Amino acid sequence: MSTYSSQLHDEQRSVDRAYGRLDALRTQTRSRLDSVRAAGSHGSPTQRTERDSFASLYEDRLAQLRAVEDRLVFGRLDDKDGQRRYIGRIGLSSESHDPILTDWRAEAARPFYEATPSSHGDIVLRRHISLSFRTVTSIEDEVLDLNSPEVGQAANQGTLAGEGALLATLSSRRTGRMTDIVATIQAEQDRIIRSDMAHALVVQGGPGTGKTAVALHRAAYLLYTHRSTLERSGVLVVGPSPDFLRYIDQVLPSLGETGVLSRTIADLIPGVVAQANDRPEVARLKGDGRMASVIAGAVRSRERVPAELPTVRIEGIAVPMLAVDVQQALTDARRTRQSHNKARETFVKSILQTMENRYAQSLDYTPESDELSRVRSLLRLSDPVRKAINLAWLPMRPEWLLENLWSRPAFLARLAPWLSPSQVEALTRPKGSPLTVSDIPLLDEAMELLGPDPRQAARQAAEASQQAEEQQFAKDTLAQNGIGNGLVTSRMLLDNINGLDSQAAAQRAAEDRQWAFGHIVVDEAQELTSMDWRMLIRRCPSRSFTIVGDVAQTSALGGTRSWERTMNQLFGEDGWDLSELTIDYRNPREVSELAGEYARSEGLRVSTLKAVRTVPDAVRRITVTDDNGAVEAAAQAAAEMAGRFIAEDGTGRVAVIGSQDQVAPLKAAVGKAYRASAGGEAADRLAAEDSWDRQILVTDTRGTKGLEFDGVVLTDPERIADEAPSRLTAASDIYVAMTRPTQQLVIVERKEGEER
Ligand SMILES: Nc1ncnc2c1ncn2[C@@H]1O[C@H](COP(=O)(O)OP(=O)(O)OP(=O)(O)O)[C@@H](O)[C@H]1O
Repeated sequence: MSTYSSQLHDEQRSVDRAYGRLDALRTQTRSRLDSVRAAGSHGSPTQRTERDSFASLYEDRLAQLRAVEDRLVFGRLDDKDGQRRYIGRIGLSSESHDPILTDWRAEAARPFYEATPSSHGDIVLRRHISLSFRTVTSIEDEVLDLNSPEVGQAANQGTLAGEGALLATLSSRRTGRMTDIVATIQAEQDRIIRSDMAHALVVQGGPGTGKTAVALHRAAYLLYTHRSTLERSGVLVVGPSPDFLRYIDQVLPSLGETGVLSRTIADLIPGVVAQANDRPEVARLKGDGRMASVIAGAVRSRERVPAELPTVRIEGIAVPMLAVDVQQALTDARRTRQSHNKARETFVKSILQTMENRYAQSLDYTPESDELSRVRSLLRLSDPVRKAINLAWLPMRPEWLLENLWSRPAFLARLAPWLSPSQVEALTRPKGSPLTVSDIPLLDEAMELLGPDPRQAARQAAEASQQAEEQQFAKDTLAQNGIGNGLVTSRMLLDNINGLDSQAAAQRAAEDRQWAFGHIVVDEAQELTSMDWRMLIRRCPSRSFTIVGDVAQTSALGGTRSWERTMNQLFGEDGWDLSELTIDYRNPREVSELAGEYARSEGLRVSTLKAVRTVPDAVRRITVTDDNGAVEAAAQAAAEMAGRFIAEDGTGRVAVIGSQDQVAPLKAAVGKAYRASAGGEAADRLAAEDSWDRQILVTDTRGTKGLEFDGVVLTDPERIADEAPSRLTAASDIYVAMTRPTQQLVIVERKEGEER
């Protein structure tokens, strides 16, 4: 056996040991789950609740143990004393507590990602282990201590290599789902992943630098290191679109973390669905931070002294509602600093009390309490009084408030004097129009100021008291039973009973608009408007954020083109840190450089990037003379690329990106060209794929944000630019489109009078 094969053989034994332990833990958990389930519904309610909690804990644990199957072990660290430490997806130890595998997030695993020949502590060698299913297929060593005897050994064994594991991953065909990068996290990425949670952290990086990957691994790392806090409060991941969230949704589970909630801005309010998008200019206006005062003004406009006030006759006595009394009641209510709907209770109480006093003052005797309470009831039931109270302090639903704002231009203009008449007109829409994505943060603002409607508040109070009872019950159960068996701690059981484990927390957070998350990860953060940020900050009072984005890729007119300006406003100058990623892992060097040059020439602020790979013929240009020619050429190029990159096993992705108005003709032409080149069967198979999982995706630039493909056909960039609302946005959109491919970019350009 060659030395390399004997090394493979040795590593196989270690890998088998780790999988053996994983299997044993699965069997153990499975049998505990079975025995809990076998007990069925017998026993006292206490025993049943306890059993249910154990069952769901074992189910969660089993799901976690299953999720880490793929590439369970991927690394090894050797120190100068000859000690070896295997690095993997989770931590494992033997029954006698000997370490088998170190969790990649543990401090002891840090050198696997960060050690360099100039700074390696007592680690002398780092080994990358590649697996196919459970079989070791290759090993690669990086010797960190050049003076160590292992240099020679590694060279002799043929395992001395540099970036093989990384390059192999980067060149692999895309599947439409992002995978974790746990085996190949690079040092600059690792430092960000492991950085402190206290501050808001902004990660700026050009396309393909791994911002999304880093943000997700950081979420997993924070959950590991701050489990007790974050599991209860939850982690929220905010992404730009449902397609994007689907693209990343396997990453955290593959790292053993299933309890993270992911949402777009549009679906952050439980039970509210935005059905439309505003035009870019309207979205910008709605995202303007000054809209917060507009909403506050709209609420405030319903707290006023009505022009006409009633005088009612109670038991023959005229009782007036005076302006001065209403004014006093308004002051009393506002002084409570409660939300509008809640503070209304104080307003009503105050004005009725004053009217009752006015009644009593007009008598020539001191009334009994019976008489006064009758008067109060009569006042409360009086139609004119009720009407005046509503005019003075109207209870409101937030949807109504927004509808009212957009359907009454004069009202809007009064509340937002900074809007020009044409802007007011652009914002105006008839009552009954569908809610838009840009309405959501404004609706959230209104919800915050208005508070829940009183009936909903009463329901919540009832639920809270029930939860308190259950908590006590759980504590009693634990005290009586002295639980703890290695797999499940008493803390976990208590949390589970109270719905505080990570999955339950995520579920409850999803249903509760006022949930305070322990940490929020924001991807494509450059797209968020001031109003979006206000909504997110309300959801994380501790301001613990990981914010990743690229100010050169901003499409939204109201988005960010300078982190400094936006972040200083949100967190204060000392409240946030900036880190930068500089290596492009996605694009071939030729594509990365071309895109960078283009972006710079258009005046975008691009990060300096270094791409790690070169791919021959990574850029191809096709010139055509008219629109039809562009569509046809793009379709041919896409069909040709599909032949090279698309496999029947579902791997391989090609995107055809064009202007919005060309998407439909492009779809038809691509379908036809692919049928002609690959045959009816292949074309039918592709046509049957779910819309979000298409192997050949035809879309506009926005539809590819954050995603990547093996090949990209960029169709008629000039036409894409013509559609954009501003020159800078056009440049960003084209820059985004150019930087999607991992293998090849084809640009179809239209030039009058030129043929291809
Ligand atoms: N250390 C790494 N090891 C392996 N693959 C990596 C690594 N870092 C990044 N990648 C891969 O590079 C690609 C780009 O990463 P990612 O999508 O996170 O970049 P991004 O900075 O968010 O890009 P964009 O700005 O275009 O959204 C992904 O396929 C990712 O898995």
